Amino acid sequence: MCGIFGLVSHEPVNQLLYDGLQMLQHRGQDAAGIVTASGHSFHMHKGSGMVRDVFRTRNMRDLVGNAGIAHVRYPTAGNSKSAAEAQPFYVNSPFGIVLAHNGNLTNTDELYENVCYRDLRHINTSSDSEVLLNVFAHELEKQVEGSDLTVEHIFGAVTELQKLVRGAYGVVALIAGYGLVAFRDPFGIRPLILGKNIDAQGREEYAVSSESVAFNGLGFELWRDVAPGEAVFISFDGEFHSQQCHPQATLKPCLFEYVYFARPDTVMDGVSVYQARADMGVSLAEKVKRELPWKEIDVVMPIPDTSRPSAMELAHHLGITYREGFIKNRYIGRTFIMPGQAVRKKSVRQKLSPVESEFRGKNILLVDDSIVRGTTSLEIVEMARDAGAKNVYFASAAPEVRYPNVYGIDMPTRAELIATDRTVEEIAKEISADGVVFQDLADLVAVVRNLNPKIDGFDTSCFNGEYLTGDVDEAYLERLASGKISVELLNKVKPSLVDHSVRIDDDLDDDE
Ligand SMILES: O=P(O)(O)OC[C@H]1O[C@H](OP(=O)(O)OP(=O)(O)O)[C@H](O)[C@@H]1O
Ligand SMILES: NC(=O)CC[C@H](N)C(=O)O
Ligand SMILES: [Mg+2]
Repeated sequence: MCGIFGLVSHEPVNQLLYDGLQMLQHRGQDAAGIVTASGHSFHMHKGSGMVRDVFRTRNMRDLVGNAGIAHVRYPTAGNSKSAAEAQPFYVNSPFGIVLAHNGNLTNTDELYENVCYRDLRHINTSSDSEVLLNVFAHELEKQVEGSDLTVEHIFGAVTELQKLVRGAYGVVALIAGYGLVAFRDPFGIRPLILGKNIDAQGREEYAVSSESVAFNGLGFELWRDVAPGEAVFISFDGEFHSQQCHPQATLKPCLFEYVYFARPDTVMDGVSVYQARADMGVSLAEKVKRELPWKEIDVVMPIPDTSRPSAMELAHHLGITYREGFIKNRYIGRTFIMPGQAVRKKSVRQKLSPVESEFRGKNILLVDDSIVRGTTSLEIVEMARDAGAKNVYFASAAPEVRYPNVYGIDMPTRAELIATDRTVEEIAKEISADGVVFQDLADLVAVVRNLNPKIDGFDTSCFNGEYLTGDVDEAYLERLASGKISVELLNKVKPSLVDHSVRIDDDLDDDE
């Protein structure tokens, strides 16, 4: 789940973009990038790693200009290790355009075919986001047809793009010399939020972000969500325009954002993530009452970080003592979004360590926000037992994750999910817990919807296999599982283009 951020200000934005990205770091730890705009020029720096590692002072100095966009990457398509797939991406026609994308497209190969062979545009990586940028550029070119660029052209291009592109996308882009464009897919699967600020001279400044938390500390106020299917354009002199670009847009955000991805201090689509997680704890407590010997439980413990609000409210609701038995190493990132199972497994032990006295001789109920591959739960139950716990129960604030995610979460195969072909009892056995309870999907949906009844529904695909975009069938999932989707993409590139490809990541440096 990547994080995207954009700003149009009247002062230099480099430091603000950096600070905003730091606030979105939990959405992507693999790569980061910033592009600023001054006059008709872009200034870009991007590379692999965490925000603090990618940007040096000298890079920051080069990022001049009063507007810019930024990205942190959690790869879901293309090559996860390639620094060339760090975002934003750049094209030079019909205008200089840079784009940053959160989400994942489901018809990338079809779009790729058209972009390369019909529209004669070059795609240099296997990233779906680079394809998306080229679709946007091509549609913009068709709208403009050699005349001066207008707001109508931009909204026209997004309207046409939405007819062609399937999948999940929250986007921020800059058009050199003109302004910042942001748009969201017609279901609003990925979040996109607008912030506003009035500067010391009384002028309006705008921010666009995956999460409202990025506005905190930057002096911006949460203004509103970009609606599903909507596009906004903010000119570099600060004029704001917006238009609904999809006739059947409906708000069905990803439920997993509320479970795990977003920070608790974010409000997205009108729902406080913290409140949602706290309420998940209350409904989960009811299920614990029905299915576990809860009166024998001595202590409820969260698995830091994300499960904290749920665990706390669950404990409160059951009247059981809440204790923090696992201490999180603050220098280790999120394990679920790390690339590769070996590093994830190793990192759980580095990240969480038990306070032994909290476990000895006690019946413990561990609470996590979700059990996906089981990497965390497997290690944690063992650690609790080693620390002397009597019985160890486990409660998950999310239901069993049984289906791949194709909209921006890296869960491409059923084989890697612990709930695949296992009953709840078998999952308990697998993680050596004395009992496991999962939240019911209907309860999870009710909890989040209660906080904003205007939400039409949710993307619940990883829980029930219902894919909103209607184009994901068994054959698609099989191709995804075998890794063929991006391989096929690469194989289509003409050999001559591969051999002579000109990388756009020239400014990536690994020195100093
Ligand atoms: O079953 P798994 O495959 O292990 O995935 C689920 C776990 O991964 C996440 O934690 P993570 O360490 O990523 O981040 P957190 O500190 O925000 O909880 C999530 O909160 C669960 O603890
Ligand atoms: N998680 C995301 O939003 C990923 C964006 C894009 N699909 C990439 O892999 O870079
Ligand atoms: Mg966790």
